[in-house]
Amino acid sequence: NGFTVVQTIQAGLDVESAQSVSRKQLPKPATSLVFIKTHKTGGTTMASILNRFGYRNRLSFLFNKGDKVHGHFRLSKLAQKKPRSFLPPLCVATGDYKHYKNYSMMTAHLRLLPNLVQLKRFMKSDCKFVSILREPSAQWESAFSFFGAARSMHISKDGRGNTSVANIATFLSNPKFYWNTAKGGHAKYYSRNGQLFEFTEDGAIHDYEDTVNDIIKQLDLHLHLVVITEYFDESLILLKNLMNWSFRDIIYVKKNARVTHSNITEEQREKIREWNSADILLYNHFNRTLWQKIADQGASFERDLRTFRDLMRDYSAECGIEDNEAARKGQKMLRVGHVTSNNSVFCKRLVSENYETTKMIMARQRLGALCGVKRSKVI
Ligand SMILES: Nc1ncnc2c1ncn2[C@@H]1O[C@H](COP(=O)(O)OS(=O)(=O)O)[C@@H](OP(=O)(O)O)[C@H]1O
Repeated sequence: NGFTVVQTIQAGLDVESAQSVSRKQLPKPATSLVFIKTHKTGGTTMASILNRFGYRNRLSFLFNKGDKVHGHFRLSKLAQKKPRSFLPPLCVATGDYKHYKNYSMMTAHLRLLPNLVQLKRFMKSDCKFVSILREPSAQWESAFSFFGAARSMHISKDGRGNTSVANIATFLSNPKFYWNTAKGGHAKYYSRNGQLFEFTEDGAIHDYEDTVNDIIKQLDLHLHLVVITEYFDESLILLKNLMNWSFRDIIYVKKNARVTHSNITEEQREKIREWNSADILLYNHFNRTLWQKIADQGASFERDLRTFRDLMRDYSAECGIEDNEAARKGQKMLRVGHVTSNNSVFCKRLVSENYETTKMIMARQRLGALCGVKRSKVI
């Protein structure tokens, strides 16, 4: 349309600044959010958006101090953790446990229902609860490969990241049998209804329909937004509006995508869906509620989505983002990384891996009460 990249980004920013004029009457951007990160759903892409926002706005994160790279809590329960397992909020001295509260963000792996009470105790009171779900056959295939389920079920010696469709065919010939041979761990938890598992009170793998529907009802009460991976951009517009954030805040680069996937047939996909019937109920429910929320937005929604996608394209060009089939150190599976030809802080943060942002957030909170001291004196 004759616009240069800079002009279109400027146009996008104009939309934002037009918004910020009317924003004077709107509430300030919300800064308090719990993101229940689920596995193999696009959770890392979501966490990278939220962590970037939190880092830029100097927010305090509830992270598990014991996991120095990611801060995940995984299966542990907050009720069994003492505050000394967390990093202090910004500007609170390490060890001043009675002030380990009013955290703004939580973006790590943590199961929701067993931790609701404690989350409410440690997080700010106006905190929004968000999570993410992916079409179950796609999420299952990603998890089966990533966690090396074939090896743990003695199907083959193939380890983590293997995408052999023969392993999946063997598994699907008798799912219950193979699943029961796995002792435990992620390979087991995430190869049957692994998405529901992220939320349940007792950590059991449920598939009785009434029980699943009860759990869904509870989740519906507590979750303000469930992102649907297949409608990631649409979901982000809802997030932006829920939090009163800007378009720029939700710009993202897709993280953790594998270079190769198992080439499963439609018939196999159907079997995977049958095997993951609880996840299907969960996904269908929140896919429906996503579209209800979109309908509630009215005509502005489509306009917002177009603006956002234009901006995404423009930032990608402006940052000179390129795919880079990077084999990560110590990991056998090939995943797509990204590089930028532009040295701006924004572009660099956009392409950086989520754990790098997490590391910066954690390093800042480790300063404890030293937060008031000028950076140059501390570092
Ligand atoms: N925005 C967006 N849209 C669609 N799909 C996306 C997106 N972001 C990540 N992905 C896909 O999600 C898979 C990685 O999920 P996670 O980041 O949750 O994995 S992890 O649990 O943190 O290891 C991984 O799936 P597979 O490639 O099938 O393994 C990614 O490709």
